[in-house]
Amino acid sequence: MLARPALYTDYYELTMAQGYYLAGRKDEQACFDYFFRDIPFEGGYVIFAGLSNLLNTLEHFEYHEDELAYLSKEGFRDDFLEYLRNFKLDVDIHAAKEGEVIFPRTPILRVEGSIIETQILETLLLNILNFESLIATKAARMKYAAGDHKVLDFGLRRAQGLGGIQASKAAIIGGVEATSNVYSSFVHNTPASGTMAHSWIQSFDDELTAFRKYAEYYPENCILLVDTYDTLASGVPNAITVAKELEEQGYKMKGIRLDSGDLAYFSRKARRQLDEAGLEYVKIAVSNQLDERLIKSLLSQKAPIDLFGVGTRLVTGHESPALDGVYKLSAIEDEPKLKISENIEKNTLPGRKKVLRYSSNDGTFYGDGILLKNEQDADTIFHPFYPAKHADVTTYNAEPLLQPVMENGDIQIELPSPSQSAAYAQKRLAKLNPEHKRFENPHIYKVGISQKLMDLRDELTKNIK
Ligand SMILES: Nc1ncnc2c1ncn2[C@@H]1O[C@H](COP(=O)(O)OP(=O)(O)OP(=O)(O)O)[C@@H](O)[C@H]1O
Ligand SMILES: O=P(O)(O)OC[C@H]1O[C@H](OP(=O)(O)OP(=O)(O)O)[C@H](O)[C@@H]1O
Ligand SMILES: O=C(O)c1cccnc1
Repeated sequence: MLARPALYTDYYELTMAQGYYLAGRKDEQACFDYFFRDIPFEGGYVIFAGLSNLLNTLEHFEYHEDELAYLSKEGFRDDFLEYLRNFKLDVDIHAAKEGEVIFPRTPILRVEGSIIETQILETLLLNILNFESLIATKAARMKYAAGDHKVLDFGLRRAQGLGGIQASKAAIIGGVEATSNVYSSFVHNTPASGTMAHSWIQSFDDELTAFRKYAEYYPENCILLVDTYDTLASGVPNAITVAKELEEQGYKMKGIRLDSGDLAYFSRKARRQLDEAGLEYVKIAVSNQLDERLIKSLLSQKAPIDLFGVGTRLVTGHESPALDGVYKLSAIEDEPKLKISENIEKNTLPGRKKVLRYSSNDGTFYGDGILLKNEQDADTIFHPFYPAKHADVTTYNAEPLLQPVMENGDIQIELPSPSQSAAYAQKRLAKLNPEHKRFENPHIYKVGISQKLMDLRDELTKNIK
């Protein structure tokens, strides 16, 4: 969590905030929605992450004297700065649970409060939710490809600066079992894990001595990196020697790691050598620029791999560097607000809204409905832009997706730990049909709007035009 988040924002949030103040509008009530439009990685879903971080950060949101002095230097007015000096966020937030499986256009978080406070937290909110959700989604894809095999995060060294701290936590929410990132493990209380680097082996005169020393200090947690010199002629045979020595001392070596070459070929050969030595229990870990597609490919090649270490492509959200989540004004006081775009798909949905998730009796997700907040339920949901496409939802069970998480600036829920959010994400993903989870051309999940919301939007659009 950022200790002093108030200036972690874009300049225009502050100029607008001062503008509302000067216009005498500071107590006007506003409502903003958070949602995204495009699913990253050409995927079929996103995992919602960052909520705990956001709520914690907002609860400690205040302006310090040195920050006010900086704003004064930047030309902000004394009366506005005096207002900020006593500023405390007093907002109400409704949101989906951290770990929820979410889809484009669904407003999965709603902020209500004064126009100044709802505006001023835009950038901070987007920064946290967009990044953590992106990485949680990437991790979920990797875990989906790996199935029952474990995935470890090795990404910190190639992460985008300090973003690595959040990335490793979000990766846990998405389904990665542990991280090599000690700082993230410390601050987020997530499992830490790891093997050894080539430098350990290079630093000794020979590989066997390097393995023996490591095993001596870490007999219960020994994964030996076998590809420094010659994987099959030296690395694996030396690892077998050390595993046998550990057996004599009553220990079971955990595994070996392969970090180069054809990982299917080497894992098969290594497995055979280990098995022939009676070391069926020794696991095989692999790493080297892996992602969900390579994990899937290796498993479909029947590579006998137990554990995947993934770094760069996980923590950088490889191939989709950002989630395009946005924060859009939907009401001022009781007046619904709309934004019209040249691109019809960018028109926003007006008014205070709620989200219902429709599921079959067996629990499988069918689609999401976006309704006006005061509507009870809807019989039909309409495609937001092509209303000829609609679906009858009367036979499905409707579950409200948003819950109150902050009231008058105070957190209303017990914040889930990353592992609790991870368990929730897996539970929810299990209810999502496989066709939405496949990597190639995933089936598009239904997200529709109610008749009343559509009428309101169309009416407002007509009036504006
Ligand atoms: N059987 C396989 N099927 C598909 N991809 C694989 C397979 N084995 C390895 N890969 C992937 O192919 C890439 C290998 O790249 P490259 O040949 O440059 O690495 P390398 O053999 O490890 O070389 P270096 O010694 O420079 O690390 C990695 O991303 C690796 O994960
Ligand atoms: O490939 P990634 O998915 O990013 O996974 C992390 C990589 O980082 C390490 O290599 P590095 O060369 O930094 O250090 P090493 O000497 O320990 O191999 C490790 O061996 C992996 O190959
Ligand atoms: O523990 C490991 O094996 C590890 C950690 C960071 C990067 N690569 C590998």
